[in-house]
Amino acid sequence: MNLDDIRTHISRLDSELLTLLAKRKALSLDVARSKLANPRPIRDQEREQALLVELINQGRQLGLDAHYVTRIYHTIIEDSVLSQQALLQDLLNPQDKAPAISVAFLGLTGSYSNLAARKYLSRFQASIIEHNCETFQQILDTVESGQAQYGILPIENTSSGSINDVFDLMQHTSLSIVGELTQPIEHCLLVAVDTDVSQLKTLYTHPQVYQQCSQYLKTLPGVKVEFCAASSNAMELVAGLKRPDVGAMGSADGGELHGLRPLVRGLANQKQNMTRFIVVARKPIEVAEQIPAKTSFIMSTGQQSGALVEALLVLRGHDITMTKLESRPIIGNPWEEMFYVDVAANVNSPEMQSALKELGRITRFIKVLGCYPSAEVAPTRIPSGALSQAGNTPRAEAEQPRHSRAYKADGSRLQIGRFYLGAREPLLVAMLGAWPGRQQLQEDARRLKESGGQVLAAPCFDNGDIQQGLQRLQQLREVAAQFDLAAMTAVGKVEELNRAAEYLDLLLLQPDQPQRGELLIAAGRCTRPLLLPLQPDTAASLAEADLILKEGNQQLALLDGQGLPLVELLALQQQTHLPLLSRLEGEASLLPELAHALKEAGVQGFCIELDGSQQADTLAPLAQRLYRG
Ligand SMILES: O=C(O)C(=O)C[C@]1(C(=O)O)C=C[C@@H](O)C=C1
Repeated sequence: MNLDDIRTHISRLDSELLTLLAKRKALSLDVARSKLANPRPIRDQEREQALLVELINQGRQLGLDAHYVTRIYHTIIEDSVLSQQALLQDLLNPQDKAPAISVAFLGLTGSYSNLAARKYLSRFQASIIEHNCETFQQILDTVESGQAQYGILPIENTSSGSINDVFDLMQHTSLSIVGELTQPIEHCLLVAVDTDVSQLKTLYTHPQVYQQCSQYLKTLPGVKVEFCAASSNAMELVAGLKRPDVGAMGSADGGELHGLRPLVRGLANQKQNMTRFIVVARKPIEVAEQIPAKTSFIMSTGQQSGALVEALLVLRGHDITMTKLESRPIIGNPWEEMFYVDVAANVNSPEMQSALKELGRITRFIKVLGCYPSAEVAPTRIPSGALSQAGNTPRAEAEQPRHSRAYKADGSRLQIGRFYLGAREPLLVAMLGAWPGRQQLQEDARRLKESGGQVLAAPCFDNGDIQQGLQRLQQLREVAAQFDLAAMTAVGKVEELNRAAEYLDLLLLQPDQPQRGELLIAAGRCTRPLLLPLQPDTAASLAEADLILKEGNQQLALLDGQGLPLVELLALQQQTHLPLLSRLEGEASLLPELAHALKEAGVQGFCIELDGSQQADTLAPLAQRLYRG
């Protein structure tokens, strides 16, 4: 076959794949109708798990790797669940069906809000009438006056945080929240004509975007930044100017609508940048029982001590999970605050009704802002053994050392990315001895994932070059995310620690560094889990642990890198509630048995150093022994 023939073949297969996907989608809508007739929840994770296991096995026989199959399947399931939810909502709220739907949002064509509005309304299969607004207030006015059916408002961003103006406006509107959606944000430098970064003199952008890209902008000291009401205004301006010395910052998709092209991509400080939007309308909607729902409400409690805690205990008492809590000052009343709360519950459920009644009795003000289908479809995982649910019961005896069991009786459990340390299954960390190239890093990540390990560690700062370290952090984080792994690096200086804390899931504190005290204090103030290697003097290490815990960070684990004798390991575990990891070294063929014995002795995680060729033969049998007995 020549190239053209092969491509024809591929195109034919792709079109068959699409036909099959469309058929699958139609079937999943049939499932939704049947679940409406015989009420059952839309999501059935047991069914998903069974399907996934079957597909992974089938895929293996066809030469497809497990990770690839899982990723595709998650995308299909997410679409299936969201389509089923949309269908149920349509059936339950027939007034939403109309040939044309109008929506108000911030900015012009191409703004992130515009892209979010189009994405949200695409499910209605109606034509869209767009109302461009200049302020959030104008969006609310446009919906309140009936000119638009829906308004789209950004409420929080993963890198710049909550959008306070929107919270403040929600206190006073008569509108209801009827939906939410999360939009990935990728800021690019957009230009209208052929040019390069060195020619740029002025950049037009929105203040929020400016804040999210502050690190990149520091690399362009000679470039003047001008603020616009929205990124789409910046794009329109630059498209009109058609000059090589001006650029706009915004999304590539939005820029394309104005004829702009991206000169540099991925400008945001945090690479995983997402904005959550809420959708508001004049009337509240009803959310079908079978759909995971969220309810948003605002409340103000009195100033007496413990008033907020009392209110939150009401939620806990009804087994209602809170997904967001934000406090905002009450205008005109400087000493009181309004709390904005999101919970994972349907407002009509008996638990939520009863919680609201109880809250009504103990708060000064409470108003439900809306109940809407949750847009989060968390991927189903293949069970790797249920996680221990053992609760932690801190005892507030200040004189006890913080690391000790006298201070906290139960073993601590840390969350590392989406994995747990201190749960039933041990954590497996693969540490690369030297920084590999990107391709090798991906290869290592794939191997680790396929063997069942969870954390990929690589030295980002081994040559003292902080700029290069930053690039490595980004690369490590991207590769780890690609393979659904957590990422770790070793840090020896405060600056390294702060940088690594922005990107990675776990930080290893290097021993024997100058200015150790400063490093430990910074570690105690950061919010990432930490791994503290034990020194020959264990008591000195526990004193260091106490220093960290006292500063606030409770996510601390110890690493035995010197092969402590079993009795000492056991004694250590009686002494401290901090989880313990062991570094495995020595004859590769003995490591699985060694790890198994240590696991039996209560060690909760293992670090294994890999260099190139070694890993294929070490990782798989080790993981097999650890996870399959
Ligand atoms: O089988 C079902 O119950 C479905 O709703 C279909 C489906 C799927 O698309 O395969 C979707 C959602 C459920 O969580 C499980 C499976």
